[in-house]
Amino acid sequence: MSETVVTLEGVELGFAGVKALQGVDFEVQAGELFAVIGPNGAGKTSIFNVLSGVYRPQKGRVTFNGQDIVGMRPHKIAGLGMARTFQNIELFENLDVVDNLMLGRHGHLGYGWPSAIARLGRASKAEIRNRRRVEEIIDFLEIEAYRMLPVGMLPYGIQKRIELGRALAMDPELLLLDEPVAGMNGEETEDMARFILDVRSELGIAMILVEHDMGLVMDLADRVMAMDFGKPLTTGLPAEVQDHPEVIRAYLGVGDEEISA
Ligand SMILES: Nc1ncnc2c1ncn2[C@@H]1O[C@H](COP(=O)(O)OP(=O)(O)OP(=O)(O)O)[C@@H](O)[C@H]1O
Repeated sequence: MSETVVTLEGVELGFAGVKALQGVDFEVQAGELFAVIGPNGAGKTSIFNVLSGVYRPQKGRVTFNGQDIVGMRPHKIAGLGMARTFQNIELFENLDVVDNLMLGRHGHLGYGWPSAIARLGRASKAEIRNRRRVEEIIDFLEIEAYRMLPVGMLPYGIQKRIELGRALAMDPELLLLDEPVAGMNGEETEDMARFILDVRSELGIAMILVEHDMGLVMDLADRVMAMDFGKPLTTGLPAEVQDHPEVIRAYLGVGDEEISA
C-alpha cells in the first residue's frame, strides 16, 4: 500500500464574503503527481497557500506526513519537507545559480536566511556537503553552463528551472509547482515537462501541480482534481476528469442541456 504524504479534509477558507475554498478533500500519495485544475479564481493558489501555511483555513484538517500543520508558520512547514515554486519567479537576481541553490539548503545549514547569505562562500563541513548536493541538482537540471552567472541575466525558461532547483535543494518530500510553464515557449515547456517527470521517476518526490496548460496536465499527472468556485468538482484519472460534464461546463460556461446534447 502506498504511503499518504498529504491530506486535506473539509478545508474551508474565506475572505470577507468570498469563499475561496469550500469542502476541499484530497490526498496525495508518496511519489504521486497530483494536478489541480480550474478556471481563474477556482481556488488553486489558495490550496497552495493553505498547504504552505500562508493562509490558515477557518475549517478542516491538513496533515503532512501524518502531522497536523494547520496554524504552523510557513518556514516550519518548509522545514518539514514541503517546497514550493511560484507563478512569478522568486530568486535573488544578483546572486549566481550556485548561491541561489545554496540558499535553498538553508534549512539544512542550521541557521536562517540572513546568516546563510552572510556565510555564502565559507567552507565548513556542512557547507561542503550542501555544495555537493547543489552540484548534483545542477547536473540533474542540466544548468552547468550557467552555474556562476547572476540569475537575473539568464533567460526566463532557465530561471524557472533554477527556481525548481532551489526547491529541490531543500530535499523536499512534497513539491508544490505553481504554473511551472506559464509564459514559456514550446521548447522551454517541453524541457520543463521532462524535468518534472525526472523529479518523479528519479527522485520519487510527490508533487502537486497547478497549471493552466491542459495538455501538460493531461500528459504528466497521475490524478487530477478539477475545481470551480472553491469547490472540487471531480477527482480522477486525467482522461476521466477531462471528459467530465461538470468540468466541461466549468471551462466552457455552458449549461447541462448543451453538454448532454
Ligand atoms: N488574499 C485574498 N483576499 C481576498 N480574496 C482572495 C485572496 N486570495 C484569494 N482570494 C479570492 O479567492 C478566490 C480563489 O482565488 P485563487 O487565487 O485561489 O484562485 P486560482 O484558482 O488560483 O486563480 P488563478 O487561476 O487566476 O490563479 C478568488 O475569488 C480570489 O479573488
